[in-house]
Amino acid sequence: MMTGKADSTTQQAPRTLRIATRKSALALWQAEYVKGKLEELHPGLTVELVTMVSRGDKLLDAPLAKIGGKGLFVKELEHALLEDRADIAVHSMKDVPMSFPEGLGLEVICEREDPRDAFVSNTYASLDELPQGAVVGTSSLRRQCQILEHRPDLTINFLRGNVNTRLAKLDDGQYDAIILAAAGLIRLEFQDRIRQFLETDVSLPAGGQGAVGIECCTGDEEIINLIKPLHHEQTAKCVLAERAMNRTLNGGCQVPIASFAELEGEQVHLRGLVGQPDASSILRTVQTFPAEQYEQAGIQAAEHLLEQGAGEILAALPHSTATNADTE
Ligand SMILES: NCc1[nH]cc(CCC(=O)O)c1CC(=O)O
Repeated sequence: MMTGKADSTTQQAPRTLRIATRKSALALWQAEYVKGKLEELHPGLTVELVTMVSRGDKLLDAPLAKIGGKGLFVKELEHALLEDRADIAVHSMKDVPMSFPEGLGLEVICEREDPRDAFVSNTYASLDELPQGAVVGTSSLRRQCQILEHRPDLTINFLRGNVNTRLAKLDDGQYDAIILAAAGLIRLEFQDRIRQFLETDVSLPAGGQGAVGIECCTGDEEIINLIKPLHHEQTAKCVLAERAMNRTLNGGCQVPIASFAELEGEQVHLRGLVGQPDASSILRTVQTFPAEQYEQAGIQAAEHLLEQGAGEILAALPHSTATNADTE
């Protein structure tokens, strides 16, 4: 199998490309999606999945405080790249930490699926139809804060696990409704479980939500050339603006931060939010920049939030280094 450095004596593309992926249904779907696209683009190329159980997966039911460590879901895949057990790693962009180990980078961001949050319930058709005091499941402080702003009477209960587990807990009768990313539900063909798409002015999505990214060795041009056609420039500009905001806020952590960018003609339009988990205070920003200045839009959004006191809100939260992957 030829991977890593190109063999200078031949000009042939590698015949096998290995994708590192977690074993959750959503991770496998995303890896299969990339595999399918690559095989379609490069006839003769064989793509293999290298599956691994991350420490985050093993600890899915443990309280967050006990988990610690940044990007548990991503780390195991990065080890596989660094140890040449895989050529690329496929991630949900929402779960990708802000920095990469030396020698690795995010080379491709694929076209985004529906970025919105989804309301899922076996009884109620929408957030507004929930009765007083109903119980909503989510462990995302971002979702909690926005839901409580809209409906202060609701009770938010802890809900973790992968998409299938969360749906099973809903079906168990533990919640009146749960909130999940529409993208994951659509990909796993649970679209018919979505009772309501929460518009972005009700629930602003997390940075990167709905987009898949590909990480690999930054010097591996052979692999980069193979995967580059999957890059979607419009999605990338938006997701990189969102990530620039989060990075400037130092908010890859378990914090109520939302960031969502859209392209409008030649401009990037970025909305950001930082809130108290109980919705007692919610800060917002809207930035419009020329599309090429997506990074600047993100930095400016963060600075505007910091001017309004975002730093104090974030500093007051219980310290945790968990990323979105653990809680969203
Ligand atoms: N951390 C879990 C996670 N990571 C990405 C998605 C959804 C798919 C996506 O945003 O691409 C989910 C589940 C969810 O939020 O419901």
